[in-house]
Amino acid sequence: MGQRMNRSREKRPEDWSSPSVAKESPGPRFSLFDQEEALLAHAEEMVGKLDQVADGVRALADAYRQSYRSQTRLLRMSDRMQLDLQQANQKLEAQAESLRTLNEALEKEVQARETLAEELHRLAMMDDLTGVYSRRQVLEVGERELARRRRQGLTPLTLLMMDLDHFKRINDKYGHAAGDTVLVAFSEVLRRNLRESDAVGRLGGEEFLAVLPDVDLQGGLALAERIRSEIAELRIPWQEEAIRLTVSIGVAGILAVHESLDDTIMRADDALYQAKVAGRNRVTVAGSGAQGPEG
Ligand SMILES: Nc1nc2c(ncn2[C@@H]2O[C@H](COP(=O)(O)OP(=O)(O)OP(=O)(O)O)[C@@H](O)[C@H]2O)c(=O)[nH]1
Repeated sequence: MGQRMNRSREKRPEDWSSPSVAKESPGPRFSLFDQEEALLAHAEEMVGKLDQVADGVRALADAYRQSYRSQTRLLRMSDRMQLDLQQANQKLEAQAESLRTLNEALEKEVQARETLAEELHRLAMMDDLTGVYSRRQVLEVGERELARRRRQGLTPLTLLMMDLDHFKRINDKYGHAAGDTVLVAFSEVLRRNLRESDAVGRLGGEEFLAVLPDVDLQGGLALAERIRSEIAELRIPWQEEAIRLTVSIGVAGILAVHESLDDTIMRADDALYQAKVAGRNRVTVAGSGAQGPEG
Protein backbone atom coordinates (compact mmCIF):
# COMPACT_ATOMS: atom_id res chain seq x y z
CA MET A 1 0.00 0.00 0.00
CA GLY A 2 2.91 2.37 0.98
CA GLN A 3 4.53 1.75 -2.41
CA ARG A 4 1.28 2.48 -4.24
CA MET A 5 0.85 5.72 -2.28
CA ASN A 6 4.38 6.82 -3.04
CA ARG A 7 3.93 6.07 -6.83
CA SER A 8 0.69 8.02 -6.81
CA ARG A 9 2.29 10.92 -5.19
CA GLU A 10 5.14 10.93 -7.67
CA LYS A 11 2.80 10.96 -10.64
CA ARG A 12 0.31 13.47 -9.16
CA PRO A 13 0.69 17.04 -10.51
CA GLU A 14 0.68 19.94 -8.00
CA ASP A 15 -2.79 21.27 -8.84
CA TRP A 16 -4.44 17.88 -8.35
CA SER A 17 -4.32 18.57 -4.59
CA SER A 18 -6.76 21.41 -5.19
CA PRO A 19 -9.02 22.42 -2.25
CA SER A 20 -12.16 21.45 -4.18
CA VAL A 21 -11.07 17.81 -4.40
CA ALA A 22 -10.07 17.98 -0.75
CA LYS A 23 -13.39 19.55 0.12
CA GLU A 24 -15.46 16.94 -1.67
CA SER A 25 -13.51 14.19 0.05
CA PRO A 26 -13.46 14.96 3.69
CA GLY A 27 -12.70 11.33 4.64
CA PRO A 28 -9.32 9.93 5.72
CA ARG A 29 -6.25 10.73 3.50
CA PHE A 30 -5.96 7.34 1.81
CA SER A 31 -9.50 7.68 0.38
CA LEU A 32 -8.33 10.85 -1.39
CA PHE A 33 -5.65 8.78 -2.95
CA ASP A 34 -8.27 6.34 -4.04
CA GLN A 35 -10.07 9.11 -5.79
CA GLU A 36 -6.92 10.38 -7.34
CA GLU A 37 -6.15 6.83 -8.42
CA ALA A 38 -9.61 6.58 -9.91
CA LEU A 39 -9.16 9.90 -11.69
CA LEU A 40 -5.79 8.85 -12.94
CA ALA A 41 -7.20 5.52 -14.11
CA HIS A 42 -10.04 7.36 -15.75
CA ALA A 43 -7.61 9.75 -17.39
CA GLU A 44 -5.50 6.86 -18.56
CA GLU A 45 -8.61 5.21 -19.91
CA MET A 46 -9.53 8.47 -21.64
CA VAL A 47 -6.02 8.79 -23.07
CA GLY A 48 -6.30 5.17 -24.26
CA LYS A 49 -9.65 5.96 -25.87
CA LEU A 50 -8.26 9.14 -27.39
CA ASP A 51 -5.40 7.03 -28.76
CA GLN A 52 -7.97 4.67 -30.20
CA VAL A 53 -9.87 7.60 -31.71
CA ALA A 54 -6.59 8.97 -33.08
CA ASP A 55 -5.78 5.53 -34.51
CA GLY A 56 -9.25 5.45 -36.06
CA VAL A 57 -8.77 8.96 -37.50
CA ARG A 58 -5.32 7.92 -38.82
CA ALA A 59 -6.85 4.77 -40.35
CA LEU A 60 -9.63 6.86 -41.86
CA ALA A 61 -7.11 9.36 -43.19
CA ASP A 62 -5.05 6.47 -44.65
CA ALA A 63 -8.13 4.94 -46.21
CA TYR A 64 -9.17 8.34 -47.53
CA ARG A 65 -5.64 8.92 -48.90
CA GLN A 66 -5.68 5.51 -50.54
CA SER A 67 -9.15 5.97 -51.98
CA TYR A 68 -8.15 9.47 -53.16
CA ARG A 69 -5.05 7.99 -54.80
CA SER A 70 -7.01 5.20 -56.46
CA GLN A 71 -9.70 7.67 -57.54
CA THR A 72 -7.05 9.91 -59.05
CA ARG A 73 -5.54 6.83 -60.74
CA LEU A 74 -8.98 5.82 -62.01
CA LEU A 75 -9.61 9.36 -63.25
CA ARG A 76 -6.26 9.36 -65.06
CA MET A 77 -7.07 5.93 -66.54
CA SER A 78 -10.51 7.10 -67.59
CA ASP A 79 -8.98 10.22 -69.22
CA ARG A 80 -6.49 8.01 -71.06
CA MET A 81 -9.24 5.61 -72.10
CA GLN A 82 -11.36 8.51 -73.31
CA LEU A 83 -8.43 9.73 -75.40
CA ASP A 84 -7.83 6.22 -76.74
CA LEU A 85 -11.52 5.93 -77.56
CA GLN A 86 -11.50 9.28 -79.33
CA GLN A 87 -8.48 8.24 -81.37
CA ALA A 88 -10.04 4.83 -82.16
CA ASN A 89 -13.24 6.62 -83.15
CA GLN A 90 -11.35 8.97 -85.45
CA LYS A 91 -9.59 5.99 -87.03
CA LEU A 92 -12.91 4.18 -87.48
CA GLU A 93 -14.46 7.27 -89.07
CA ALA A 94 -11.51 7.57 -91.45
CA GLN A 95 -11.83 3.87 -92.29
CA ALA A 96 -15.59 4.22 -92.84
CA GLU A 97 -14.94 7.19 -95.12
CA SER A 98 -12.41 5.28 -97.22
CA LEU A 99 -14.81 2.30 -97.33
CA ARG A 100 -17.54 4.65 -98.57
CA THR A 101 -15.21 5.98 -101.26
CA LEU A 102 -14.20 2.44 -102.20
CA ASN A 103 -17.84 1.39 -102.32
CA GLU A 104 -18.74 4.31 -104.58
CA ALA A 105 -15.83 3.45 -106.88
CA LEU A 106 -16.96 -0.20 -106.92
CA GLU A 107 -20.56 0.80 -107.66
CA LYS A 108 -19.33 2.95 -110.55
CA GLU A 109 -17.18 0.08 -111.79
CA VAL A 110 -20.12 -2.37 -111.57
CA GLN A 111 -22.34 0.14 -113.37
CA ALA A 112 -19.73 0.66 -116.10
CA ARG A 113 -19.40 -3.11 -116.52
CA GLU A 114 -23.18 -3.52 -116.67
CA THR A 115 -23.42 -0.77 -119.31
CA LEU A 116 -20.60 -2.42 -121.25
CA ALA A 117 -22.29 -5.85 -120.99
CA GLU A 118 -25.59 -4.31 -122.15
CA GLU A 119 -23.78 -2.59 -125.01
CA LEU A 120 -22.04 -5.84 -126.00
CA HIS A 121 -25.36 -7.67 -125.79
CA ARG A 122 -27.01 -4.97 -127.91
CA LEU A 123 -24.15 -5.14 -130.42
CA ALA A 124 -24.51 -8.91 -130.59
CA MET A 125 -28.28 -8.58 -131.01
CA MET A 126 -28.50 -5.62 -133.35
CA ASP A 127 -26.96 -4.65 -136.64
CA ASP A 128 -24.96 -1.52 -135.93
CA LEU A 129 -25.67 0.25 -139.21
CA THR A 130 -29.38 -0.40 -139.76
CA GLY A 131 -30.70 -1.05 -136.24
CA VAL A 132 -32.47 -4.28 -137.28
CA TYR A 133 -31.50 -7.57 -135.64
CA SER A 134 -28.08 -9.10 -136.29
CA ARG A 135 -27.78 -12.36 -138.23
CA ARG A 136 -27.34 -14.30 -134.97
CA GLN A 137 -30.40 -12.74 -133.33
CA VAL A 138 -32.82 -13.15 -136.22
CA LEU A 139 -31.81 -16.81 -136.57
CA GLU A 140 -32.32 -17.23 -132.82
CA VAL A 141 -35.81 -15.72 -133.06
CA GLY A 142 -36.52 -18.07 -136.01
CA GLU A 143 -35.46 -21.12 -133.96
CA ARG A 144 -37.54 -19.94 -131.00
CA GLU A 145 -40.62 -19.45 -133.16
CA LEU A 146 -40.11 -22.86 -134.75
CA ALA A 147 -39.91 -24.50 -131.31
CA ARG A 148 -43.07 -22.66 -130.21
CA ARG A 149 -44.83 -23.85 -133.35
CA ARG A 150 -43.82 -27.46 -132.59
CA ARG A 151 -45.18 -27.14 -129.05
CA GLN A 152 -48.45 -25.46 -130.00
CA GLY A 153 -49.23 -27.33 -133.23
CA LEU A 154 -49.25 -26.32 -136.84
CA THR A 155 -49.63 -22.51 -136.72
CA PRO A 156 -48.16 -20.91 -139.85
CA LEU A 157 -44.66 -19.40 -139.99
CA THR A 158 -43.35 -17.63 -143.09
CA LEU A 159 -39.87 -16.39 -144.00
CA LEU A 160 -38.94 -13.57 -146.39
CA MET A 161 -35.44 -13.60 -147.86
CA MET A 162 -34.72 -10.14 -149.31
CA ASP A 163 -31.78 -8.88 -151.35
CA LEU A 164 -31.30 -5.42 -152.88
CA ASP A 165 -30.80 -5.52 -156.63
CA HIS A 166 -27.51 -4.41 -158.15
CA PHE A 167 -26.46 -2.87 -154.91
CA LYS A 168 -22.86 -2.95 -156.07
CA ARG A 169 -23.81 -0.45 -158.78
CA ILE A 170 -25.17 1.96 -156.14
CA ASN A 171 -21.91 1.70 -154.23
CA ASP A 172 -19.91 2.17 -157.38
CA LYS A 173 -21.94 5.14 -158.62
CA TYR A 174 -22.56 7.08 -155.38
CA GLY A 175 -19.94 5.71 -153.03
CA HIS A 176 -19.98 3.44 -149.97
CA ALA A 177 -21.57 6.08 -147.69
CA ALA A 178 -24.51 6.38 -150.11
CA GLY A 179 -24.78 2.57 -150.08
CA ASP A 180 -24.99 2.69 -146.26
CA THR A 181 -27.75 5.32 -146.44
CA VAL A 182 -29.67 3.08 -148.85
CA LEU A 183 -29.36 0.14 -146.42
CA VAL A 184 -30.73 2.33 -143.61
CA ALA A 185 -33.63 3.56 -145.78
CA PHE A 186 -34.46 -0.02 -146.77
CA SER A 187 -34.49 -1.06 -143.08
CA GLU A 188 -36.90 1.80 -142.28
CA VAL A 189 -39.32 0.54 -144.94
CA LEU A 190 -39.09 -2.94 -143.39
CA ARG A 191 -39.75 -1.63 -139.90
CA ARG A 192 -42.75 0.37 -141.14
CA ASN A 193 -44.31 -2.70 -142.74
CA LEU A 194 -43.62 -5.38 -140.12
CA ARG A 195 -45.66 -6.11 -137.01
CA GLU A 196 -44.24 -6.19 -133.50
CA SER A 197 -44.41 -9.98 -133.48
CA ASP A 198 -42.33 -10.13 -136.68
CA ALA A 199 -38.53 -10.10 -136.60
CA VAL A 200 -36.16 -8.83 -139.24
CA GLY A 201 -32.39 -9.10 -139.35
CA ARG A 202 -29.49 -8.36 -141.66
CA LEU A 203 -27.82 -11.60 -142.68
CA GLY A 204 -24.91 -9.70 -144.23
CA GLY A 205 -24.19 -7.15 -146.98
CA GLU A 206 -27.51 -6.22 -148.60
CA GLU A 207 -29.33 -9.42 -147.63
CA PHE A 208 -32.12 -9.43 -145.01
CA LEU A 209 -34.33 -12.12 -143.46
CA ALA A 210 -37.81 -11.57 -141.99
CA VAL A 211 -39.42 -14.15 -139.67
CA LEU A 212 -43.22 -13.82 -139.64
CA PRO A 213 -44.91 -15.91 -136.92
CA ASP A 214 -48.61 -16.79 -137.42
CA VAL A 215 -48.45 -15.51 -141.02
CA ASP A 216 -49.35 -17.96 -143.80
CA LEU A 217 -47.84 -18.05 -147.27
CA GLN A 218 -50.52 -15.75 -148.72
CA GLY A 219 -50.00 -13.20 -145.97
CA GLY A 220 -46.21 -13.41 -146.45
CA LEU A 221 -46.57 -12.95 -150.19
CA ALA A 222 -48.80 -9.88 -149.74
CA LEU A 223 -46.34 -8.32 -147.30
CA ALA A 224 -43.37 -9.07 -149.58
CA GLU A 225 -45.17 -7.43 -152.50
CA ARG A 226 -45.95 -4.34 -150.41
CA ILE A 227 -42.29 -4.04 -149.43
CA ARG A 228 -41.12 -4.56 -153.02
CA SER A 229 -43.42 -1.87 -154.40
CA GLU A 230 -42.59 0.67 -151.65
CA ILE A 231 -38.88 0.17 -152.33
CA ALA A 232 -39.37 0.57 -156.06
CA GLU A 233 -41.10 3.90 -155.46
CA LEU A 234 -38.55 5.11 -152.94
CA ARG A 235 -36.31 8.06 -153.88
CA ILE A 236 -33.41 8.50 -151.50
CA PRO A 237 -31.96 12.04 -151.60
CA TRP A 238 -28.21 11.95 -151.99
CA GLN A 239 -26.36 15.19 -152.61
CA GLU A 240 -27.98 16.64 -155.77
CA GLU A 241 -29.51 13.34 -156.84
CA ALA A 242 -32.15 10.82 -155.81
CA ILE A 243 -31.09 7.20 -155.52
CA ARG A 244 -33.54 4.61 -156.76
CA LEU A 245 -33.39 0.94 -155.93
CA THR A 246 -35.32 -2.31 -156.20
CA VAL A 247 -35.44 -5.49 -154.12
CA SER A 248 -35.97 -9.17 -154.88
CA ILE A 249 -37.76 -11.34 -152.32
CA GLY A 250 -38.07 -15.10 -151.84
CA VAL A 251 -40.99 -16.31 -149.69
CA ALA A 252 -41.16 -19.71 -147.95
CA GLY A 253 -43.51 -21.12 -145.35
CA ILE A 254 -42.70 -23.94 -142.96
CA LEU A 255 -43.92 -27.11 -144.66
CA ALA A 256 -44.18 -29.65 -141.87
CA VAL A 257 -43.65 -29.78 -138.13
CA HIS A 258 -40.28 -31.49 -138.51
CA GLU A 259 -38.84 -29.08 -141.12
CA SER A 260 -35.79 -27.26 -139.79
CA LEU A 261 -35.22 -23.50 -139.96
CA ASP A 262 -32.17 -24.07 -142.17
CA ASP A 263 -34.24 -26.05 -144.67
CA THR A 264 -36.92 -23.33 -144.81
CA ILE A 265 -34.26 -20.63 -145.21
CA MET A 266 -32.72 -22.64 -148.04
CA ARG A 267 -36.09 -22.82 -149.83
CA ALA A 268 -36.61 -19.06 -149.34
CA ASP A 269 -33.09 -18.49 -150.71
CA ASP A 270 -33.86 -20.64 -153.76
CA ALA A 271 -37.00 -18.59 -154.35
CA LEU A 272 -34.92 -15.39 -154.08
CA TYR A 273 -32.45 -16.76 -156.62
CA GLN A 274 -35.32 -17.47 -158.97
CA ALA A 275 -36.54 -13.89 -158.56
CA LYS A 276 -33.05 -12.62 -159.45
CA VAL A 277 -32.81 -14.89 -162.45
CA ALA A 278 -36.28 -13.89 -163.58
CA GLY A 279 -35.16 -10.23 -163.81
CA ARG A 280 -35.09 -8.88 -160.17
CA ASN A 281 -37.56 -6.43 -158.57
CA ARG A 282 -39.94 -9.30 -157.93
CA VAL A 283 -41.31 -11.68 -155.29
CA THR A 284 -41.07 -15.44 -155.69
CA VAL A 285 -42.79 -18.00 -153.51
CA ALA A 286 -40.84 -21.19 -152.90
CA GLY A 287 -42.11 -23.97 -155.14
CA SER A 288 -44.07 -21.60 -157.39
CA GLY A 289 -43.37 -19.23 -160.25
CA ALA A 290 -41.96 -15.72 -159.76
CA GLN A 291 -44.30 -12.72 -159.36
CA GLY A 292 -42.94 -9.58 -160.98
CA PRO A 293 -44.06 -5.94 -160.77
CA GLU A 294 -46.88 -6.83 -163.10
CA GLY A 295 -48.19 -9.48 -160.63
N1 LIG B 1 -22.36 0.37 -148.64
C1 LIG B 1 -22.30 -0.88 -148.25
N2 LIG B 1 -22.07 -1.85 -149.14
C2 LIG B 1 -22.02 -3.14 -148.73
C3 LIG B 1 -22.19 -3.47 -147.40
N3 LIG B 1 -22.08 -4.83 -147.28
C4 LIG B 1 -21.87 -5.28 -148.54
N4 LIG B 1 -21.85 -4.28 -149.42
C5 LIG B 1 -21.65 -4.32 -150.87
O1 LIG B 1 -22.80 -4.85 -151.50
C6 LIG B 1 -22.44 -5.32 -152.75
C7 LIG B 1 -23.15 -6.58 -153.06
O2 LIG B 1 -22.86 -6.89 -154.38
P1 LIG B 1 -23.31 -8.22 -155.09
O3 LIG B 1 -23.21 -9.37 -154.10
O4 LIG B 1 -22.62 -8.34 -156.37
O5 LIG B 1 -24.85 -8.04 -155.30
P2 LIG B 1 -25.63 -6.95 -156.13
O6 LIG B 1 -24.75 -5.93 -156.69
O7 LIG B 1 -26.69 -6.43 -155.20
O8 LIG B 1 -26.26 -7.79 -157.24
P3 LIG B 1 -27.53 -8.75 -157.16
O9 LIG B 1 -27.68 -9.15 -155.73
O10 LIG B 1 -27.21 -9.88 -158.04
O11 LIG B 1 -28.66 -7.94 -157.62
C8 LIG B 1 -20.92 -5.47 -152.75
O12 LIG B 1 -20.34 -4.48 -153.55
C9 LIG B 1 -20.54 -5.23 -151.27
O13 LIG B 1 -19.29 -4.56 -151.16
C10 LIG B 1 -22.39 -2.44 -146.44
O14 LIG B 1 -22.55 -2.62 -145.23
N5 LIG B 1 -22.44 -1.16 -146.90
